[in-house]
Amino acid sequence: MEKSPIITVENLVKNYDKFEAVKGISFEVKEGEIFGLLGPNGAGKTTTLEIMETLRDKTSGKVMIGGFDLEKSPNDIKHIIGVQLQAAGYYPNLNLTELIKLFSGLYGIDVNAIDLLSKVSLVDKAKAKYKELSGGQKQRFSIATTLINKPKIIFLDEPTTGLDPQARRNLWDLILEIRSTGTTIVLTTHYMDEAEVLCDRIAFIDNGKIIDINSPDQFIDDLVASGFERKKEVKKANLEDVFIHFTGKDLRES
Ligand SMILES: Nc1ncnc2c1ncn2[C@@H]1O[C@H](COP(=O)(O)OP(=O)(O)OP(=O)(O)O)[C@@H](O)[C@H]1O
Repeated sequence: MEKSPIITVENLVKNYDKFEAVKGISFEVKEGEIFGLLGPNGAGKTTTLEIMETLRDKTSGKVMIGGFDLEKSPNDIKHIIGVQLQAAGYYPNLNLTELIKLFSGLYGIDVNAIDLLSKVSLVDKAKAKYKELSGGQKQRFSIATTLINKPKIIFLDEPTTGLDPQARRNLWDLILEIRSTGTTIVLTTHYMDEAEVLCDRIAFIDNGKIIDINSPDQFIDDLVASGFERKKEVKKANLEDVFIHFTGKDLRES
């Protein structure tokens, strides 16, 4: 059965003064899928994501999230979405447990911090401060904060940028695990291998416009069917495989 859309974006436009960053894009995100926004730097991905997250005003267009109209009911939308908080919001003197208590207080709910930290394998860092975490741990904590209000949809902006291969794979597992509980995920990434592993469907954006939307498999099959061939025979392994072969799959950050 075709899944129903949980997000509908119609003719979304965002202008920064005279500059048109998003030029009338339309797409749907289906319930329970991982939907990727891919495109070059400056394409308009973060702008689009932040409009859906209610963090940025749109210029025009219609956005419906979980049945709520962004224009009329932004507060209802805030209740059903999970947003990665900016690192600047992580008060330096509080440890991870205290930060979770603080954030859950903002939502007016009571959350078991240890349960939440265990979901992202950070129980042993419960008393550590954010600045004391490695890059991968910071990303995992940031994803944990999106889950505080048990959201239907979470938004992840470049969740694995700057991480080593083990930490990236570990985050992929975490993202797939979150999806397996029924949560819809919208993410941006510059890593095509990541998009191929994680995304059910992808929208390619360039210059503020959507070029095409499809599943990774279908995009690749269509390109091959059009006669495209890689110039060089691809080896059966790449340098990342060598890295993992030498250093194993275990996380190295604790
Ligand atoms: N607050 C702002 N004021 C003016 N222009 C902005 C603002 N935020 C973004 N832009 C511009 O809008 C365009 C789209 O930016 P956006 O951050 O959405 O792109 P992106 O696809 O997320 O890029 P990246 O991959 O580099 O993160 C860029 O040209 C950017 O310079």
